[in-house]
Amino acid sequence: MIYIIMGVSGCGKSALGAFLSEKCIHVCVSTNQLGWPLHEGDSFHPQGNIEKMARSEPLTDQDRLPWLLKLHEVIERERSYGSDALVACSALKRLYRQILLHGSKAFPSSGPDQDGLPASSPDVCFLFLYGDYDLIQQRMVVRRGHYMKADLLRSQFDVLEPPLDKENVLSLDIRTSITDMAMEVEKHIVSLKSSPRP
Ligand SMILES: Nc1ncnc2c1ncn2[C@@H]1O[C@H](COP(=O)(O)OP(=O)(O)O)[C@@H](O)[C@H]1O
Ligand SMILES: O=C(O)[C@H](O)[C@@H](O)[C@H](O)[C@H](O)COP(=O)(O)O
Repeated sequence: MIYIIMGVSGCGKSALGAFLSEKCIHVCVSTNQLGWPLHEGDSFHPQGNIEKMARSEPLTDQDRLPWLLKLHEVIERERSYGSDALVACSALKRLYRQILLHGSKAFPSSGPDQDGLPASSPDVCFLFLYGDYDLIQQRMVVRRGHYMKADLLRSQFDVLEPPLDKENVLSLDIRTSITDMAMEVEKHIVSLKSSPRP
């Protein structure tokens, strides 16, 4: 299973991803793995995108496309191995999530096929971290050592299209602790393992 941890900047993607990867998942699932690999979306941005965000300029669709395509490759690689993995990526718009799942086939210019793409993949689940502007803004203001400052948060909310149920999503309330959110994810994993897909 691939879990894509998504939501606006500062919602806790990296914190939850690190916790799940290092501490939790290997305890609850009886595989031989020592935790699931975490692919941190920030590490896949072209340098120009990082510099732009550090100047407090929001990214455009055009800026995000190469980044999303790289993450799509990462996801495809993990899926081809049949591996379990975590990906932390804001995935703000429905189109971005379609690119993560389907690559360039999801581009609007791909013609009529694009409309027929499935909204979800059975082995990919989005973990949507949701919370209100004020709480996330407070957390971003005290976060240290990150290029993304709180003044871009409004633009992140402006762009956000919350995922629909049909996109295969588990929504998590960020007012709860990382430990509690991780327990929700564990329950989800256990329920999947105990009811195998047809
Ligand atoms: N559930 C939570 N409770 C309290 N603090 C949190 C929680 N989730 C994240 N944080 C803190 O909020 C800040 C932003 O989280 P971070 O993981 O960097 O978000 P993102 O990766 O989505 O930008 C960090 O300082 C992190 O420690
Ligand atoms: O699509 C975007 O505008 C960016 O990818 C953004 O959403 C992302 O969140 C940044 O990389 C900041 O990193 P954090 O999310 O870790 O703050």
